[in-house]
Amino acid sequence: MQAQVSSPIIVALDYDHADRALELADQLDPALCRVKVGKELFTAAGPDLVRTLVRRGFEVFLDLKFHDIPNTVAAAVKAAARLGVWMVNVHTSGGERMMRASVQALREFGEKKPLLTGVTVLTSTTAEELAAVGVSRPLKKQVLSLASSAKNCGLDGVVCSAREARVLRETCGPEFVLVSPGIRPAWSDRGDQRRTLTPSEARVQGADFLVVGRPITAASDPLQSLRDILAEIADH
Ligand SMILES: O=C(O)c1cc(=O)[nH]c(=O)n1[C@@H]1O[C@H](COP(=O)(O)O)[C@@H](O)[C@H]1O
Repeated sequence: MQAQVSSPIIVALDYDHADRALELADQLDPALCRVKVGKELFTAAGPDLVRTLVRRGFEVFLDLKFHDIPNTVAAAVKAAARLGVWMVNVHTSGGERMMRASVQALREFGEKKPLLTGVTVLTSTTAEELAAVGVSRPLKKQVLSLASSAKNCGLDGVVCSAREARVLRETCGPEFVLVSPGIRPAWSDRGDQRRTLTPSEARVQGADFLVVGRPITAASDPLQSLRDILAEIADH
């Protein structure tokens, strides 16, 4: 499915209640950003909230990072497609059989299929933390290997730190969609994120879409923060 919105920003609606998410969505303009529904909001508010956002004109990234046996993930991805979302993701570390099953499951949706992306190494994960869970190769090599695997399986792209965007763009080609969270404008707090870049740096590195949560949702004027980020990108 081709993106209808020219803005690269995806606002992460990380809230514990539908009302709070819709309150923010009311301040946003579907022409200026897409929105992301992740684990917290989906667990609290369910698919009805996703349908409501779609009805209000937002392109929705359903970020549930599926990671399970191939049959279960393929069925979950299909259920996401039925909600009319723009993008859905799985963990690439779920393996190639799981990713291929997900790609296959979306075939029946034809042109209306959501983009399918794979999470590589989370932006909160440091090289030391990766080693601690038994991954001995360097973090960048791990990301490259997982992204290549995602591409071979037919995924549309990956979720990655913008720090790896340049090398992924060179390796995976111009059509491969790169979605980068861990975006921190100079004026914002890092929080639990570790491998961050500013919005303009992320775009320069080649990220197609930037996922931004707290720098917008925790701001006193979220719409102004979104506009500031869009202006920063436009200046580069
Ligand atoms: O898949 C994601 O969206 C994701 C992947 C990743 O590696 N890192 C990451 O932060 N995310 C999500 O992106 C959002 C980032 O939010 P902030 O840190 O508040 O900007 C959160 O909703 C995370 O769940």
